[in-house]
Amino acid sequence: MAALTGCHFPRRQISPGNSNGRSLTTVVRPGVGHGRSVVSVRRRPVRSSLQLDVEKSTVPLAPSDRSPSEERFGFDAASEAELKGKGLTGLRRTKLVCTIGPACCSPEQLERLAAGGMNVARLNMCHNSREWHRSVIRAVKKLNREKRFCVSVMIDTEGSQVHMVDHGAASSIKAEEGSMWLFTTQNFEGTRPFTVKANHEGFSEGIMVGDELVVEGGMASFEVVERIEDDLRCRCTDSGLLLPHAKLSFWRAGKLVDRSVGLPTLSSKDWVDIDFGISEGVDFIAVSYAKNSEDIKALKTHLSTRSAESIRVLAKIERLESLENLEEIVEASDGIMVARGDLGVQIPLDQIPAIQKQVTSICRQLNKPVIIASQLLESMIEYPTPTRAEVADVSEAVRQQADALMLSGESAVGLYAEKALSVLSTASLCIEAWAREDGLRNLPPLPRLTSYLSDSIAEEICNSAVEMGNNLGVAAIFVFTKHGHMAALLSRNRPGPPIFAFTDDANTGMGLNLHWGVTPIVGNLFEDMERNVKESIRFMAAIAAVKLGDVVLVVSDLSSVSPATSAFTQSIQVRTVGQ
Ligand SMILES: Nc1ncnc2c1ncn2[C@@H]1O[C@H](COP(=O)(O)OP(=O)(O)OP(=O)(O)O)[C@@H](O)[C@H]1O
Ligand SMILES: CC(=O)C(=O)O
Repeated sequence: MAALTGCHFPRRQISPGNSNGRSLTTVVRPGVGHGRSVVSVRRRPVRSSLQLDVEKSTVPLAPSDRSPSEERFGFDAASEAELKGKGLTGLRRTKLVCTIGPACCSPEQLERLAAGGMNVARLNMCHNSREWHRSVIRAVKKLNREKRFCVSVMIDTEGSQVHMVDHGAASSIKAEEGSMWLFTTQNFEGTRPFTVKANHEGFSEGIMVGDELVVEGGMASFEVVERIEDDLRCRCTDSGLLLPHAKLSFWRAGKLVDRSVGLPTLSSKDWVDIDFGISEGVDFIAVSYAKNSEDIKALKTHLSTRSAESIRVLAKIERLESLENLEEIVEASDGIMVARGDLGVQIPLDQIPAIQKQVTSICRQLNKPVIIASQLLESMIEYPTPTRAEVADVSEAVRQQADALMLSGESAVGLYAEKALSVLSTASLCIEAWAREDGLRNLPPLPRLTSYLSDSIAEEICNSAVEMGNNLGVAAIFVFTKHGHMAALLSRNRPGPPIFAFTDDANTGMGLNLHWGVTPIVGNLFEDMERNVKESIRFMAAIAAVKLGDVVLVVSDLSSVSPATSAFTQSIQVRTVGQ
């Protein structure tokens, strides 16, 4: 095998074996072209082949004779600023999701969040009107179009939950210990003191005197002292704040009384919201209270008939049943949200860290992005700095290499939305740098994802590419991808170098926004792979993302159909940025 030239890193023998120690059958044949060694892998006469090119020659930086590369690709303005500020190693790998609410919904506030690194804007359909959601979605899309941001949009379904719709005040109100409150579904004009209106007619069904009513997983607690038809008179036993839309749960003898039995995961309102999301071109739909894979499959079937674009379905893990059916839910969905807020309503809080770790690990094994959500920086709703414990919690999620972190109330209603985002960003960068130094080689082995030959070739290429990239210390990994599959497979290996995913499909780019370490770059791609490689390197050099002498690993799953063989080639190449 030819040695690499012009590379300033320890030279190692490049082997097509993957990180799990499995290796493909290899045939080394004489180099083709100028100074290349090619390791090709052939199995049966299938239409796929793997090509490993280690190229001595450099990619010249002279401008191409066509239109400038810079105009060919759309690079996210926020990532570009990050790159300019800190270089490739300073590019954040952990993705950031912000819940949009009244505190951050103006075009100016959205722009500041986008500039601060928001990768995905989340809209919780529990709150506010569809008109309001529409205006936010359109404002985000306008920012993407006009200011070169690449912020995806997620809607989050309300789901069948019992929550307050009115609690006798405009915003929050404190329930004092010993005070008596009426929980009702009666319709009345305006608000009444010490009266909480619940959203669901049957909210008190089966509830008995002596049961405990818990608000928002423990913000405040009440004891049911009397039933008056369907209403409940309750005494506050644990004082606390009642917030708009706070969730209500009932407990008997230390066990949750499940109020969602018999209710569908997606309510009729959710289906209307979903169709609204389709018509507004959202990128992700998060399904609240997913019970099993059927919930996810039903929505995917609906989307496949209603939307030409691919809208990714995320399952929220926030109820006991979702934990019981965890693997099938992860398999069926395009990603997962560990919704620690509602999870904490149903299971003891001390179990949440272990569940977060388990869900994160399963998602990585099954190659699905995972978002860690709720209360990451809760105190920043009111204060300009987080608590030490909050920073430790964020750092632990980054150390677990979750794909994304999410702000909830901190951005939606908090006083310091942009600061909270900046805390997430800084903490992520800090732990990622530490993990690269310290923990990179201690990742647990990944199981094989598939037994289908064509898919396992892609998987083997990506596993090998990451191992090569790490060992060679390349500056970056470039992947050319149509549907994002190979970019996701590379990300699953959590490589040291950043991944730049070049695609000509804007929808693929938006979907990749949730994948750890992947920066999507949308633009025109050519039939000719060599031309794509050269143009991409020139483009990245033009924006100073790579510099002279940098070595990049190039991976492709584009179907470059050779007229002679009709072969479908997937490849890994090592290229040097040249004069
Ligand atoms: N669009 C909005 N309009 C008004 N308030 C909002 C909006 N989105 C969020 N909020 C406020 O921000 C808080 C946090 O929002 P978030 O959606 O993360 O929490 P949540 O309502 O508990 O979520 P979920 O219902 O999915 O568990 C909410 O309690 C609500 O007060
Ligand atoms: C985000 C969310 O829905 C939760 O944590 O419950």
